[in-house]
Parts: sequence; C-alpha cells; structure tokens
Amino acid sequence: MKGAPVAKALTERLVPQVEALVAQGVRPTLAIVRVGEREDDLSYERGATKRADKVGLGLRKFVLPAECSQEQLMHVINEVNEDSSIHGCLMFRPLPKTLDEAAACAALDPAKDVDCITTGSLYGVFANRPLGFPPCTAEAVLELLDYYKVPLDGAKVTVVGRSLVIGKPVSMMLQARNATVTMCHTHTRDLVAACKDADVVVAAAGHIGTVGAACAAPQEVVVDVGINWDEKAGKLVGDVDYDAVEPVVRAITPVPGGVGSVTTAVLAKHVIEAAQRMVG
Ligand SMILES: Nc1nc(=O)c2c([nH]1)NC[C@@H]1CN(c3ccc(C(=O)N[C@@H](CCC(=O)O)C(=O)O)cc3)C=[N+]21
Repeated sequence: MKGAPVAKALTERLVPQVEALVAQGVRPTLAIVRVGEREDDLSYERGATKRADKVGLGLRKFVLPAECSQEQLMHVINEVNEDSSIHGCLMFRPLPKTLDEAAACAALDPAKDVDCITTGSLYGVFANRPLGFPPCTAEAVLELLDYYKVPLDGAKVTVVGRSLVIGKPVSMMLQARNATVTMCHTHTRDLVAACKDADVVVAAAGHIGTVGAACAAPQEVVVDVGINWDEKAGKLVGDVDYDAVEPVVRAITPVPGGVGSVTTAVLAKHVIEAAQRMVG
C-alpha cells in the first residue's frame, strides 16, 4: 500500500481550495519550527516542503540550534502566534531533552495548531469531538486504510507504541471507527501474539525491527508509521522488518513512500482548513 495515490487524491481536492483562498487575498501559510537536525524531522521537512509547493501553500521555516534556550524557542512560537499571515504551525517533536516541550506546546495559539500539540485539540481526539485538528500522522493512517478499503468496524487492530504524538491518538481514532484496539508497548508480554491475531497492525514504536517476521500472519494489514535512521544501512527505515514481513502479510506500507507522504497531504489539508476558519 503506497502512500502516493492516497496523497495524490487528497492533494487534488486541495488545489482548488487554495486557489479560492488566494482569490480572496489569502495564501494559506504553514510555519515549520525545527530545533536541531534530527533525521526524521529533516525527512518530514523535505516532504512538507514538496507538498507545500504542489498545493500552493506559503511556507515559513524557523530553525533553531539543538542547544537553543527555552526563551529562544518561546520567542519563535510567539512570533508565529502574532503573525497573521501564518495559519498553521508544525513544531517537530521530540524536542531536545534540555527544553520544556509541554510548555512550548502550550504556548502555541490553538487556532494554528494543525498537528494536535495543544491540550484542547488532544481532548477533541480523546472525546471524539471536532475541536481543532487530530495529529496529521494519525489521520494519515486512517486516510490510508480508508483509501485501500480496509474495514475497521469490528476489526482487531493492534497498535504498537503509546506516544502522545501517534500511539495514543491513533488508538482513540481507530476505536472511534469501532475497531477493537489493543495497545502494545515495551512491557507487553506477548507482542508476537497480539500482532499475529490482528487484522491490522499499526507500528508506531519508533524503533527499528519492533515488528519482525514472527509477528507476521496472512490476514494482517501492516501500517508502518516508524521513521528511523538506520546507521548501518545509512537510510531511513520503519519499525517493521519489511523484507521479512512483506511476503507473509496481506498488505503493508513501505518506508519511505508510505504513511509519510500521506501525512504531508493531511498537514496541507489542515493548514487550508485553519486558513478558511480564520477568513471566516
Ligand atoms: N510534531 C511532530 N509530528 C510528527 O508527525 C513528526 C514529528 N513531530 N517529528 C518527526 C516525525 C517524522 N515524521 C515524518 C512525516 C512525513 C515524512 C515524509 O513525508 N516522508 C516522505 C519522504 C521524504 C524524504 O525523506 O525525502 C515519505 O515517506 O515518502 C517523514 C517523516 C513525522 N514526525
């Protein structure tokens, strides 16, 4: 299951919406806030930049060194908040450990929160109410499954990983679609059994090789959300051992070229919606 056709279908719907806003004198604009040079952040930034070009979004990049102070970061977030030509903000996470991530997230104007980093938006996801936007990556997982007509109602879905960025919210969103969700993590006793028994496995652990050959079964649809830098191979890889799992399972997403490309399309969709709401 490649991401490109899903992203293309989404993008095609977005272009006329951007044109309509531009005709009203508003160019929907995304601010990217990046601290440091993490490979997964840089990958997202490359993808988002290409997507912004395709869709016709404005893009403003705010880059700080990994050793920056909390004050410098807060200053940037404030600048994003105050600038009325910016409609949405994506701040890459995790931030370096020296920074207070929760305080930085809380400082963003909720109206510009296109990736669900503020508490109100998160509440919306957990309460299944349309407040703000869900995380782009979590929504991308659902867009991808819908595009490829993978049934969710009553399906057994195993989510591997419990982060606030992806594992927890995607679990809530799958549950809202009436899936029976099993959340697995580092202390799960039998990850292999939880995966082998599932109709859908969402791998979002953030570690290379979390889902290996032993987890694969013929009925499984595997969505690999991981973006890891493989030092040995010198390339980006997911959480799933693709070569070992792919021959066994019903379907699987590649990395790169899977969820990531859909994520950038969802991000563009959110920025446009944020701009539409601000125009009124
Ligand atoms: N607040 C926050 N939310 C995130 O969702 C988040 C984050 N921080 N930090 C970094 C990771 C990583 N991530 C990616 C998303 C898309 C691509 C993407 O578009 N990938 C292209 C390839 C782009 C390239 O590498 O040239 C693809 O898979 O085809 C990559 C990585 C989201 N993350």
